[in-house]
Amino acid sequence: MTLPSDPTTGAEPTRDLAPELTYLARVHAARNRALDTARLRVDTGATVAGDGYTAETLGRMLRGHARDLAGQPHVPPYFGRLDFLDKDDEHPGARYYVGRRHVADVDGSPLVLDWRAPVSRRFYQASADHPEGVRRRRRFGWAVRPGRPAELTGFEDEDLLVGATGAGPGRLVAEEIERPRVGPMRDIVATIQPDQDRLVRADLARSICVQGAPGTGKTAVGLHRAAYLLYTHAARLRRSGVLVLGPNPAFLRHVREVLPALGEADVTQTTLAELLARVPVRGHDAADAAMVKQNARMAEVLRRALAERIRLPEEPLMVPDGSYRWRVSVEALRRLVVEVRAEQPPYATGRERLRARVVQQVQRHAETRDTPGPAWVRRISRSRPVAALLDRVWPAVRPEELVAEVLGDPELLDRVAGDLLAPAERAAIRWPRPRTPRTAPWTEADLVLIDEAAGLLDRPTGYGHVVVDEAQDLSPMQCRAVARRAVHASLTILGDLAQGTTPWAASSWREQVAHLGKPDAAVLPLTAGFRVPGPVVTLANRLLATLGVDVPPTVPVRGSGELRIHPVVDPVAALPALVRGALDRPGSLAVIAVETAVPVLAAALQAAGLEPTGPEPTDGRLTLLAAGQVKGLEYDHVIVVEPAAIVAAEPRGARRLYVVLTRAVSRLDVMHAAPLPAGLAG
Ligand SMILES: Nc1ncnc2c1ncn2[C@@H]1O[C@H](COP(=O)(O)OP(=O)(O)OP(=O)(O)O)[C@@H](O)[C@H]1O
Repeated sequence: MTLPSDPTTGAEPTRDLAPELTYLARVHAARNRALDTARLRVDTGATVAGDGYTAETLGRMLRGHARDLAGQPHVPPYFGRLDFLDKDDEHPGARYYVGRRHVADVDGSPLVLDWRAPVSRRFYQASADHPEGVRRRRRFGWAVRPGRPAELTGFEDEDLLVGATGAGPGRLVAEEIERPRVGPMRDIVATIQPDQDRLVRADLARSICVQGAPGTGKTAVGLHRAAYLLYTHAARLRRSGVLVLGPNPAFLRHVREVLPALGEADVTQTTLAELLARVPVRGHDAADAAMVKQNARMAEVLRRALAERIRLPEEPLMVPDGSYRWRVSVEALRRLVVEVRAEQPPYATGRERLRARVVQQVQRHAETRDTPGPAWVRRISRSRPVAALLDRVWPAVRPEELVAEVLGDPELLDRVAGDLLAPAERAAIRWPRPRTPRTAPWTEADLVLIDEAAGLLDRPTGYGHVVVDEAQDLSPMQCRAVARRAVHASLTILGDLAQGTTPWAASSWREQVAHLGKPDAAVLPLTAGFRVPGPVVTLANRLLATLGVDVPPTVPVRGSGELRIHPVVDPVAALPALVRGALDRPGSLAVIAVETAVPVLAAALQAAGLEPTGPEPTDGRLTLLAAGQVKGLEYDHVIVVEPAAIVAAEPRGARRLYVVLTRAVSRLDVMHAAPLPAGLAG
């Protein structure tokens, strides 16, 4: 069996391999030495550390390092080599090996450079037109088998002085791209293409938005960018963290091994729903209610509802202090409230700021008698009259309380949303009766409202960088939730307007990047499709013309691939035979149909002795999925059952079908009894 890990599996041994095998032995020896040292450090680390906490932290770090070095022996230690010109200014005559991790020799000199190191950029960017000092680029081929060290089988050279060795990407890259898919997504470090590399290495200060046709490597680029940024800005980003947001748990399972394979296990990879889950979701919104809740006007509704809570004081403050009683006049208190409100701090900060200023006023009186110290300030701050004043004029509130109030109190809603939401919109989101936050039937959309409320109360902890995938599907309110976590950070925004299927899907990136808080983000296209083979791209591009979005079509990189259209009388009856034939060939196989047809198709397959699995990852090669479950995923062979039903099932059904058709890596079968949808027919 071959393992997904590097280009080529059984490349012919290349002449001149002997010196390369000698070098490989040196690299292995250095890796083993580093591993021995790391293990020794794990053993001694705990005893040299001063205290328990340091010992534990150190131990964890050292163990992580040792684990990382031990890594997976089947992963090739490098995939490329750069030979520089003798006359290059920076690296005259140098030769560098490029791999997933840095490997150093006994004297500390590098044997393998990390693919993220500055000089490694030329491995991806140097070309015959712009050699950048590189004389020759060598790509290595490896045979990869589980549990055994990767075996070097050959290499392929590009002499950049005389032009590439051949047309196109070269045999090893082509083989990697054409490889059948099994299992979860893997890294692409060995074959990142120049336009992808430019995105991966874009400056940390820049937010970028990648509009990429299906299979152009958006997700791959986003994950490699996260790894690149963590390496290049380690001090900053390891502290603040990097967040990767994906559309659903199946997608996260599909991509979750990429970053650890690149040595980056500490990235938070989650869905937005998961990130915002402060309360359990028990309810479900009707379509019209969800539409209102996901609209940006709700941000203003909540802001106003919160602002209403701040009241001007109506009586003076009397604070007993031993044998004294200090008084702050109502006018002075009002001035303080107005002053703090005008400063527009987050609500919870405002409450504390008001408390401090009120205490300052009291202190001014007290100073006529004595010089109050910090203990006095603490006592007065917590005194009952001061607390009561705050509760009256700037009451504490939890985010879910605020949202429950807005949805559960029709008068409040009319007051704060009267000019923002039409009567029908207000009616759509109003609860039939008031609820407490604990009993409320919270919905997914409510999580976004609660997060907005939380953002009004306090600034959420942000990340150092956020990668957000399938960003075309985010609502304005969801975008704001992402933006709040990247106020002082940049974003990598990935998506495809043509694959937007939510009711609030974006139709323009300009608007979407503004909702995401990065109005100046550059929108950059990726069009070279690495997943979908030529004949399937031609079909999908025909459908693209009917989707009502203005995006560049996919330009297929993969030539080979099969597309077959099967008009049948009864797809349910015809499916098992087609599946059985498909299973004779290698790679993963997915049957994709409209959700309502899934149970009957599952029964038909089972009756024929075929056991499809659902979206959960298993060892099984056959998966049966509803059209709504496949975004971001890919399968070697896809069988689409009754495309017209997929289109008819939802308002953006044609875009859903576009997503479905573009999941296929090698083969696509389209099975239909009903006429094919517009765009596919003809
Ligand atoms: N440079 C590359 N070399 C080899 N394979 C690549 C390269 N770029 C992308 N791929 C492969 O192409 C496939 C599609 O990549 P990816 O899922 O990142 O695309 P995407 O643009 O996010 O697709 P979608 O819009 O459908 O979600 C993956 O299998 C990925 O590994």
